[in-house]
Amino acid sequence: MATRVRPSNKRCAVIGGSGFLGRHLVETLVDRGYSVSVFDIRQSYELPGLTFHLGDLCDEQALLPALKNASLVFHCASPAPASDDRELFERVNIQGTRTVIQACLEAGVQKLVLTSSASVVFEGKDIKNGQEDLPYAGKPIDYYTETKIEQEKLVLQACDREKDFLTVAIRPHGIFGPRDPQLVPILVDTARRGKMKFIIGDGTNLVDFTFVENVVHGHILAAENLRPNSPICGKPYHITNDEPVRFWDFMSEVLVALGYAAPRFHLPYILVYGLALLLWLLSMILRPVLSFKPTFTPMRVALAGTHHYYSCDRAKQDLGYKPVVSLKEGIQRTVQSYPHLRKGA
Ligand SMILES: NC(=O)c1ccc[n+]([C@@H]2O[C@H](COP(=O)([O-])OP(=O)(O)OC[C@H]3O[C@@H](n4cnc5c(N)ncnc54)[C@H](O)[C@@H]3O)[C@@H](O)[C@H]2O)c1
Ligand SMILES: CC(C)=CCC[C@@H](C)[C@H]1CC[C@H]2C3=C(CC[C@]12C)[C@@]1(C)CC[C@H](O)[C@@H](C(=O)O)[C@@H]1CC3
Repeated sequence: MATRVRPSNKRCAVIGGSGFLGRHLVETLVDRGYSVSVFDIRQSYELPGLTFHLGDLCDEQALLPALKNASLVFHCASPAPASDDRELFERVNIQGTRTVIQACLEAGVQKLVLTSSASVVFEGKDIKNGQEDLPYAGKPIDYYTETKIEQEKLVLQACDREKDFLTVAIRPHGIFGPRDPQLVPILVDTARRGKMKFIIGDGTNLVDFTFVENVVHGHILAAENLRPNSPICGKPYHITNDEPVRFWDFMSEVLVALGYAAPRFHLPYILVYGLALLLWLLSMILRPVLSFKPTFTPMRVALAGTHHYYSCDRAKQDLGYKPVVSLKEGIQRTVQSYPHLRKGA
């Protein structure tokens, strides 16, 4: 009779390990002596000793070899929010997450750490020092958020001590850092097209931007604290830099450091939001004949013009979390990592 090998607790798999956050997570895990296998639809780099498994997470048979002998799985794969493709989000974030849970149970994985998002409670209205007990957004601002909510519920509800399967969700917000494909590149592209002259609203709205290494730190703490008797089982945790900053100060600091002018002229929030909504509706109606992607989507305008910052007190208390890189240092390291995005480069 075959005996079931107990997976080593230093052996883990990272689903989405080729992505921005995933790769930072993989690199830190390897540094800390974990043996890591990466699962993704693409391979974006190589590291000695790292095994890559290429496949779609919606395919359980493709996933199983990557989870073999792993006691811990990080799930940080998702289609990019900018794709705004409802069918894709539902397939990957909802159906695919069901498949991930199923594959974990089949492979004997004991812990699953999901990368969720603080946006699961954001409806486009101010959130100041939001705690984890805020209700999920009743009217999510886009399909990405809508499916992140369902994904988080699936993972947290799957937590089952009897089955020796423990889950936890990390909710980061506004991740930035070297190799980020989203925040700084979109910002610079907007500036290069001369569209970063305006401040939406009065410019005093506070938000969280979180340096990627702090997000990685939060994930690893969650994994290492996930035990049958721990209070973190089946719960979500905000992970932030714990330094809310004015949205427009953060944008200006990054732009100026890269040689671009900071936005100066104010536009009323409600006007820009209304225009963004109109443009988005137009792009939907014209989709069959004309494809265009507005820069200022209703989601981006809402994020740029409202307060949205979150308390990470629960993570401090239950996980012993404390940011390891300050906002100032994070911005410096990020800007230095993008020489090709400097003005004139
Ligand atoms: N970037 C942020 O500001 C932010 C903030 C909060 C939460 N998150 C969450 O963090 C996670 C990582 O985000 P990121 O910014 O690193 O994104 P990313 O796009 O850089 O990485 C996502 C990875 O998932 C992979 N992937 C997508 N669909 C897949 C599929 N069907 N099968 C296998 N792999 C697939 C992609 O190839 C990519 O490598 C996501 O779950 C995202 O929702 C991101
Ligand atoms: C106004 C404008 C065009 C600014 C350019 C920067 C934005 C592209 C950028 C500012 C805030 C960012 C953000 C996300 C995407 C990029 C921004 C809109 C997320 C929506 C990405 C997905 C995450 O889950 C969200 C989160 O909860 O952290 C991000 C929120 C901030």
